[in-house]
Amino acid sequence: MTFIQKLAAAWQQNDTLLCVGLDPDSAKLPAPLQGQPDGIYTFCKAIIDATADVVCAFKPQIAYFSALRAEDQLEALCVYLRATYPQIPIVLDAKRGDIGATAEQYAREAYERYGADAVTLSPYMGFDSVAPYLEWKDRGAIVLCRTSNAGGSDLQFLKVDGQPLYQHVARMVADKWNTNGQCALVVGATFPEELAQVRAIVGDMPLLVPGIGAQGGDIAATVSAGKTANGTGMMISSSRAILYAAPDATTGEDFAMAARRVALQTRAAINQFRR
Ligand SMILES: O=c1ccn([C@@H]2O[C@H](COP(=O)(O)O)[C@@H](O)[C@H]2O)c(=O)[nH]1
Repeated sequence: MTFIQKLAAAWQQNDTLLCVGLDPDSAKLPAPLQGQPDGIYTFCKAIIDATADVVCAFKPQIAYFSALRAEDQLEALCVYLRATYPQIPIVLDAKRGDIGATAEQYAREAYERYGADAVTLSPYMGFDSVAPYLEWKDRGAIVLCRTSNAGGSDLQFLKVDGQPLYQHVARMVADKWNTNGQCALVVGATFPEELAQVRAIVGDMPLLVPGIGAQGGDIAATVSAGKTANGTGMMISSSRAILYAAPDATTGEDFAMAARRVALQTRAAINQFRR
């Protein structure tokens, strides 16, 4: 099954567009897990088990693991995810971008080492920096288009031939790079107008949409702007608002159940505007 097929099946099976981001911050882990050699794994596994029936994807952000020298725990989590929830795609948020020879190694890291179904990529170095990922025909390549941060406008809004750069990226990925139907784009929930513009350009291409929750993106505006005709088409991602939903996560008080509660609420809020 390809990444896109797996994603489409997860949208249906769990009736959801919600993606839970796995961004384990050592300072915010429940007190009993802080300083434990496998604390990050234990925390993320509990979040995964509590939300797996509510999500269409899990999105580990690699920096939160590598900064803590915890790549081994990310590897173990990916093994656990593939064995226990093989129907849920793993989106490795790594935002890679480099020359082809190096990109080949990054692709192996994402798809072979971590067994990710898809990886996030920067388009800045052009097609030959993305091509090595596209060689992995059953995997996804999710290209940054209109990111959720305010500073994304510095470059993404620059006018090129009268159009903002992010629209050129959307058109280039849809028309030229997506020959095997394995591409997706990142568009922030913090910019619903641009989300609607991108949706108009790329048809039904899946969009990874971070920016709800801690970044304050509006769910109604996001879903209305980004949904496809059949009410799918997005992985709407939330990390901190779900991971640290417990009133005081450092107490260790039922953090996984709090995460489930907020994930269920977020799925319901999204689903209200899908149909
Ligand atoms: O444009 C982008 C691209 C990626 N991200 C990543 O998504 C999550 C957001 O976390 P929250 O806690 O839900 O704000 C994080 O891993 C970012 O690196 C993004 O925010 N915006």
